[in-house]
Amino acid sequence: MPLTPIPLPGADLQFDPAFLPEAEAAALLASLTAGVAWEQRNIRLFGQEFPQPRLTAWYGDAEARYTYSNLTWEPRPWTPTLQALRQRVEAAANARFNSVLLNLYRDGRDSMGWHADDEPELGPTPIIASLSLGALRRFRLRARAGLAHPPLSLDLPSGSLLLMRGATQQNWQHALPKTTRLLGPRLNLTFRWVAGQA
Ligand SMILES: O=C(O)CCC(=O)C(=O)O
Ligand SMILES: [Fe+2]
Repeated sequence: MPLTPIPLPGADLQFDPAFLPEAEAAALLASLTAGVAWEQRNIRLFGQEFPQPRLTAWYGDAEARYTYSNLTWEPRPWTPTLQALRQRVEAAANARFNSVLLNLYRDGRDSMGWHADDEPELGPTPIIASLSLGALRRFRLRARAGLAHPPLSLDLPSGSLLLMRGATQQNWQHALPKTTRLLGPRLNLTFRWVAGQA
């Protein structure tokens, strides 16, 4: 299916609910769950260390070093599977990506809190391509200060691709809340362009 705009003021969202066929998404979920170097990193919040409520991994070109939630990420080199996915996502998004952040939500208790992907190394108007595999989870967007608009919920099925572009990160935050529904794992890949650092 093609990418289709989701209208939202101050944002630029494009969504394809069926970017990958179901069977391919399921096979990728299995191979990436087994083959990726997952870590549970700590996050520092208000001077205290907490384990992140999900597993993560960072792959990319060598210069795509990234600081995120006070953690510095050295990318691991692309695997053939991730490299092939990058090329397909680049073609669909009509954009280039030098890195991918992978998040594994092991069940409904794993989550991602409210944030915007607005780190300086992403630039003021980043293009972020988010590919979802596995259990359907609800993605939430809420307006940042200065924009009065109700939040948006978007269910992200396995094989779906969501692009966030333009001023989206400046005007909106997003999150992946916990759920009490009994769900299997969900794996999310966000392809990004990170400006190189010395
Ligand atoms: O898992 C998701 O859909 C969101 C991931 C996300 O926001 C991020 O990696 O910055
Ligand atoms: Fe994000």
